[in-house]
Formats: sequence, structure tokens, C-alpha cells
Amino acid sequence: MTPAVALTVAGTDSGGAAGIAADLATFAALGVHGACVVTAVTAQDTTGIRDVHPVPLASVESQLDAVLDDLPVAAVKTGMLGTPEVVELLARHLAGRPLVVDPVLVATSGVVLGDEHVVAAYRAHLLPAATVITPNAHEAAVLLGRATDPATAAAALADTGPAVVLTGGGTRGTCTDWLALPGQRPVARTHRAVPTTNDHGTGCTFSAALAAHLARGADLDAAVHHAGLFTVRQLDVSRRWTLGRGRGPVAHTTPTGEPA
Ligand SMILES: Nc1ncnc2c1ncn2[C@@H]1O[C@H](COP(=O)(O)OP(=O)(O)O)[C@@H](O)[C@H]1O
Ligand SMILES: Cc1ncc(COP(=O)(O)O)c(N)n1
Repeated sequence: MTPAVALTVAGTDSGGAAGIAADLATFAALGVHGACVVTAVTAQDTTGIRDVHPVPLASVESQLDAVLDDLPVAAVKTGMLGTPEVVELLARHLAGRPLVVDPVLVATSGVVLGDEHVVAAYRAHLLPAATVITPNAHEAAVLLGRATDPATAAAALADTGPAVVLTGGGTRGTCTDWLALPGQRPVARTHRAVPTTNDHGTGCTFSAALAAHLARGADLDAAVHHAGLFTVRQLDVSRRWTLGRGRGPVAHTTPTGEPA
């Protein structure tokens, strides 16, 4: 048999919480073979990011060519891309495929992972090529160039072309994500909040789970639903962990190994 294949294009996190580590672990937990294209190497742990080393554009392109020439990639997710040239390259190579764009611009620790040139390249090239984008409220405000309420922001971003899941993580009471499809009223998806600080990599995990479910053939609505359930369940696991001196990793794998 041929397993479902998903590709992540993202940065590494040496602490194993976010980026490529989160994505490949999430793909594996959901029974999907994961391929990866590395865009940047970060020296990072649970307390923050010490250093970022971008991978040369030619190397990103040859990694991408190697994967796309050989494997039946059913869905792609992008995370930290780092430079406007990489953002443009991906828009050229990935348009027309099921494409989840997690516009990683600022780490939880506050370090900027995408400057204004990267933001401009997202707006001009990658957002119009995406199937669905998964910004948090801050990233949505940066992409739109203005701060507004989440439902309005989700609808405004959907008007630029892709479906939008504007994520609203939080540790008290409930969390609300807004799903907006182009030309339609945004819909609120509210679920319980897990009270934990072990949430480093949560946005990566959610968008990787979304790509994994699309790769397995789910439609967008079902993929968003299952990615949300998966993420909450993994936070339920990591809330019981003691790992690292800072914001611990979300648990990407399930104890049972069963797809969510
Ligand atoms: N503490 C939490 N409890 C439950 N769900 C959470 C929690 N934190 C984030 N989520 C969910 O995880 C997904 C990613 O959200 P978010 O944390 O906003 O991403 P990011 O890491 O990009 O800021 C969303 O579905 C959000 O609702
Ligand atoms: C390589 C890489 N990619 C993405 C993030 C964002 O993750 P978070 O918002 O949990 O810090 C990160 N910190 N590092």
C-alpha cells in the first residue's frame, strides 16, 4: 500500500517542540508519512530562541524538488519561512496543491521570525496560493496591517483568497477559533481551554494536524474539526509533563499511537 504523504516546509527547533519536530511527530501520530524541507535552523529551547540560521535559497529549492519529484505529496504545510525569497519560491512551486500556510511571524517567546519583507511576500504571493491559512490574532493583524476583532479579521483575510482558521489559544475557560471561507460569514469554533504552560509548538501542531487530515482525504471542515480535537488532546497530555525550564513542549504523539 501507499501511505498518505504530507510535506512540511519549516524551520527546526533544537528543543523538539515547534517547527519541523512538531510537524513530523504530528504527521506520524496521525498515520501520515512526513517529508520535510528545512528553511532555517534555530538554536531554541523551552526558554526561547538563541540563534536563527537561514538555509540558502538554492538548498531549499533542491530539497523541495527532491520531494516533489519522487513522492505523492497529498498536502503541504508551511511554517517558519524566514525570507521573502523562500515565501515566493513556495508560492511558485506549491500553487494548486492542498496547502496549509501557518504564517509564523513571531515565536511565543516574542522573537520575530518574519520581518516586514516576509509579511509583504506572504500578502503578494503565498496567501493567494494557499488552501487555508492558520494565523493567530497577532499574525492576522500583521498580515492585514490593522488590528480588529477576530471574526472581522478572519473574514477580511478570507477575502484575499484562502480559507482562514484564525486561532485563539488561551489557557482559561474556552478557546475560540474562527473559520472563514471566502465570501461567507465566519463561524466560531469554541472548545475548552487546557490550563497549561506546556504549549510551545501548539500552532505548529494544529496546522500539521490539519495538513495530515487533508492528506488523508478529509474535507476542510472535517480536517479543521479533527485538528482542533487532536491539539486539545495533546495539550491534555503535556499539561502533566515537567520538561525544560520554560514553556514546555506540547505533546505531539499520543500514548496509544492511534490516529485521533
Ligand atoms: N491552552 C489551550 N487549550 C486548548 N486549546 C488551545 C490552547 N492553546 C491553543 N489552543 C488551540 O490550539 C490551536 C493553535 O492555536 P494558537 O495557540 O492560537 O496558535 P499559535 O501557537 O500559532 O499562537 C487552536 O486550535 C487553539 O484553539
Ligand atoms: C522553528 C520554529 N517554528 C515555529 C515556531 C513558533 O512556535 P511557537 O509559537 O510555539 O513559539 C518556533 N518557535 N520555531
